Formats: sequence, structure tokens, C-alpha cells
Amino acid sequence: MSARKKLVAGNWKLHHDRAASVELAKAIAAGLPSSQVEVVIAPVFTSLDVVRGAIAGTSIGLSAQDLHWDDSGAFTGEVSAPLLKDVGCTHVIIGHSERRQLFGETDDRVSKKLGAALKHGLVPIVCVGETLEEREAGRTLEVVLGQIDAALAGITKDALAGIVIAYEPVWAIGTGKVAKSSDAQEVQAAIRKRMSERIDAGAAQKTRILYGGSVKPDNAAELMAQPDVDGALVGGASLKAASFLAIVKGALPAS
Ligand SMILES: O=C(CO)COP(=O)(O)O
Repeated sequence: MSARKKLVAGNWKLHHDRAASVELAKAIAAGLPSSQVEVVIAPVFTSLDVVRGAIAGTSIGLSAQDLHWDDSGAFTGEVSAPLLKDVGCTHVIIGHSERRQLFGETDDRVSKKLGAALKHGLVPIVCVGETLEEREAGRTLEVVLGQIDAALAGITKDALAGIVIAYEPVWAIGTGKVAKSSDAQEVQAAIRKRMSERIDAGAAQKTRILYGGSVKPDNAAELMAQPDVDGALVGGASLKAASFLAIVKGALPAS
């Protein structure tokens, strides 16, 4: 079994007001099956404060869904790493494909955001993934490894061990079309190899690489049984405690 502790993160995207967020966070906290799996939830910005209160005293990590790379300044509408720390965040999602596709996120910005997260002690969850067109053109590894190279430019081996990568094929997000576990494994092994070659082999063995894209209770265990799938980044199925907790259970080692 891998020495890497499995991590299951729920990306709530633009869902749930404060009351619904607190209710969901409490239900997740009450149902956590085991501390053998690390669990992180990522509510909308406006719910972070109340969710922090709802999970206080538990092992659940609190993640934002994005950040700006500067600490402060004339950046209307943005939120920075020090402010996320101030509200109690432990993690931050960076470079989600929805931000890349809908909000002009670039590889360069992803790299700057990663630097800001690390500087302020937030665990970055860096998302990469190919579109359907890129996969069908046989360009999956070229695209994904290019995103990895750009995001991790300049990262030290000490920092590498603590970051989280999420491989999320764009065509699998919100579509119900999950990647085959063997395909996820192939890409995630290639990501680890690239980080070993370009940064540090020892540190790359410690980096958690999650799979995301239509993860559900009925496919989670098989995906997370792959040697380089160290957990899941879950969208739709993280919005209900029962399905999210079932996925967390799927991360437990088979008994
Ligand atoms: O984008 C995702 C998580 O960040 C995946 O979303 P779905 O689980 O809804 O496909």
C-alpha cells in the first residue's frame, strides 16, 4: 500500500448559501468513517467563515476555490492568501478547468497563485486536465504535462511534497462520463514521473495526486485503488453528505 494518505476533497462550486453549507458541513463531520482518510471541503467564499465554525474541532480541512496572487491592492473582487488564512482556510483550489475555460485562468497565473498559497502556508490543490478534443487528438499527456511544468515552475522539492495535484479531465467534469481507472492511472503515473524527473524523485513520491470528474459512490473505490490515484476531487456528489461520505469510505483500504 502507498505511504500517501488518501485525500477526498469536495468542491462545492457555486452551490449552497450559508445555512445549507453549515448543514452539509455538520452532516459530513458527523458521518466521517475514519481518520485514515483526509477530508477537505471547499464552500463558496461567503460560506467559509460559518463552515469553519461548523467543522471546528474536527480533522476536516477548509478550502477556498481560488485566490489572487498578491496579498492586497487595487484588485476589485479578488481574495488573497492572507485573507483565506484569516478566515481559517487550510487549502486552496488553483487552476480549476472552470476557471481556465470560463474566467481566463492561464498557466502563468496558476503558477503565481501556487507561489502565493505556499508563501502563506495554504496547501494548494492544483488542477490539470485535457479537453475531449485534446484527448481525441492523442494530446492528453502533452497537455497535462505542459500544465504541470508551467504550474510547478520554480517550485522547491520541499514544497512539492506538500502540494496536491488534481487530474480532472475536462470531458469528465459534470458529465457522468468518468475516466476509466486505467486511463486515470496512466495519466497520474505520468504526472508523478514528470515531477520526479524535473523536480525531485523523493518528493514526488509524497505528492498526492487526486482524480476528479464524475466521481460517484459506485466508481470511487475502483479509481482510488489505482497506485497513483491518491484520492478524489468531487463536485456534484460532494453536495450531499450521504454520497460524499460514501466516496470517503471508498478511499479506505480494502479489508
Ligand atoms: O470539477 C470537479 C471537481 O473539482 C468534478 O465535478 P463532478 O464531480 O461534478 O464531475
